[in-house]
Amino acid sequence: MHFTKGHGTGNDFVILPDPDGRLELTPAIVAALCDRRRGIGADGVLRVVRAAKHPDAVGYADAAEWFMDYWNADGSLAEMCGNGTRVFTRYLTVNGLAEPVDGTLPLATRAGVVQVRAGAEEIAVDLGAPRITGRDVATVGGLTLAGTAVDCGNPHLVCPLPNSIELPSLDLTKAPGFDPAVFPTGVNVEFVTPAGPVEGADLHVLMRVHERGSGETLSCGSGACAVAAVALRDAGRTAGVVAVDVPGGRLTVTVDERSCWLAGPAVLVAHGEINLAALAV
Ligand SMILES: N[C@@H](CCC[C@H](N)C(=O)O)C(=O)O
Repeated sequence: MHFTKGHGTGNDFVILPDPDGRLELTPAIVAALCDRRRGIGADGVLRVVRAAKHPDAVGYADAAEWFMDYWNADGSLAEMCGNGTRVFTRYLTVNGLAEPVDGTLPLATRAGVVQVRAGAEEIAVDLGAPRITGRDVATVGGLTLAGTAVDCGNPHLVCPLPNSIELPSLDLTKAPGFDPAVFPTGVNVEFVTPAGPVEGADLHVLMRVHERGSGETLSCGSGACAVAAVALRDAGRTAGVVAVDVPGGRLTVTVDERSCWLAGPAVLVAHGEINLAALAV
């Protein structure tokens, strides 16, 4: 099976081309592919399939040719992956599978159709305006932190840290606790601190994330959008540009009442053949 490896600010993916939806992808195969010792290693898998050929996307086939079939490293499915959409688009354009029209390209995801803009360095995606849905607390290493629940197509809990706690000190080797009644399908938890001014941005924050189904990752695009929405709200704004620094680099999020553009690098680093039968499934 042919594969490509790519990442967006260190959030890395195995990309599997399957245009006609013939591959029998299972949670066990995905988890084995993402295994960093016995497989290729990644935070998730992006299967590249025509929307018309996948049951979860056939309803979008009139609006988008390609469906990002996203899987977390543990083999679970997720509705959205912001960095995934950007890396997926890099794969489509590099391989001549899609051409933006008037600068934008529609892409089907489980959370609906998103619009992507592809540049030579950066790729930006509009995930739509994040919806702030309520509050919850996260528990991490004996700390209880208040947070804001945000829907970016997938669920997030954004926890600003009190001044007394330093971002690097958090132990994210274990999943933070949360209320399953608030997040019945699990949640991605972001921890945030403010940072100094950055040219071109209204706000600047530092973020770490523990992703549902993947553990701590170097970056989460939808998480950056959730964090930007909360940072703007807390600053009394409904729109603006937020620079979100994650362990893997910088994402720039531009929010208004209707849209949330997530921009950053998207890089393909390797391609090759994987013997699926040899994986530890
Ligand atoms: N890293 C992604 C989010 C991937 C899905 C997430 N783990 C979930 O289960 O919702 C991003 O860049 O948005």
